[in-house]
Amino acid sequence: MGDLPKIVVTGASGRMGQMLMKTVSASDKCTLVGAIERSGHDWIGRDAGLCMGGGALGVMVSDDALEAFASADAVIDFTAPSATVEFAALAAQARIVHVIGTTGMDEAELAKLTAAGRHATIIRAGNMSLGVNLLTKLTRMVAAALDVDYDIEIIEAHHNRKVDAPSGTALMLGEAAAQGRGVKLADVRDSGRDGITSARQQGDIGFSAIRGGDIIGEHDVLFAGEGERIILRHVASDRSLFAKGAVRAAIWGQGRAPGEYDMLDVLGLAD
Ligand SMILES: NC(=O)c1ccc[n+]([C@@H]2O[C@H](COP(=O)([O-])OP(=O)(O)OC[C@H]3O[C@@H](n4cnc5c(N)ncnc54)[C@H](O)[C@@H]3O)[C@@H](O)[C@H]2O)c1
Ligand SMILES: O=C(O)C1=N[C@H](C(=O)O)CCC1
Repeated sequence: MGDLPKIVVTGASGRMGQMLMKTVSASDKCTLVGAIERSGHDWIGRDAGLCMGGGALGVMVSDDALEAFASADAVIDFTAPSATVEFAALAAQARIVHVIGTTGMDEAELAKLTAAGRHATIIRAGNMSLGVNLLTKLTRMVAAALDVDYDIEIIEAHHNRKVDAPSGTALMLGEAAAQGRGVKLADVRDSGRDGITSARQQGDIGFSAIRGGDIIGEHDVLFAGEGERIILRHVASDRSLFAKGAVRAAIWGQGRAPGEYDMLDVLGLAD
């Protein structure tokens, strides 16, 4: 028990935070030592397990990330972009592994993560599931095999509380399709069509986002040609999928050199 990687979960009360705390607590390969929420949250100072409506876990929810990180080996962070940037600086200071599931980060925020990656081992992915990471490989392969007569469209659906679009997963799939085509996603990305948009530009990669109910996460990569369509699809039916991937990443990161990694590295699927 004493030698198991010690894990802190940020965003403890969130959909993913709760799933992560349950997954870490149930694992015999790591141990939960901290739970962080934003200042003023009503879970602060209370036992994380009791807050979730279960038995006590012996871990008090705190808003002092620096103190929690100081006695941990890894932090698993599914929160919000501004919070993740702050946690990255603190994780680098504490020299611990930072597993990042947060999506919706802009270029400036990503640059701050790169800076933190000089001192910390950062593992970041818009989707931590094995299935989606495999789908990125398939997407790249199909995009490379087909010419631009096949229009690529990425359609994603999520619950009605999601705040960012396109989803982190959709962007991963878009990057993979662009790589397959040998182009930069930024040059061909077409998202948020509305009104008189003019006809589709050949070679563009389109994004459409559906938001509703309790959809956990669904992604289609559509290759639409003349007379045929190819659809690659992933459907998540349980959030534990993402949590298990994140815990695997936190354990994989132990003893790794500082730098930025992704789930393909963790899963042994990187080129
Ligand atoms: N990479 C993946 O596999 C994956 C899977 C699911 C969700 N996500 C992403 O994870 C993020 C969280 O998703 P969610 O559905 O759990 O959202 P959520 O809104 O349920 O939870 C976010 C939590 O973060 C907390 N938080 C915000 N700022 C904070 C701060 N400064 N300090 C501490 N806690 C803070 C909030 O209070 C909240 O409890 C989103 O960006 C989502 O897209 C990624
Ligand atoms: O619920 C969410 O939010 C999810 N976010 C990730 C994304 O943006 O792709 C992964 C799926 C669930």
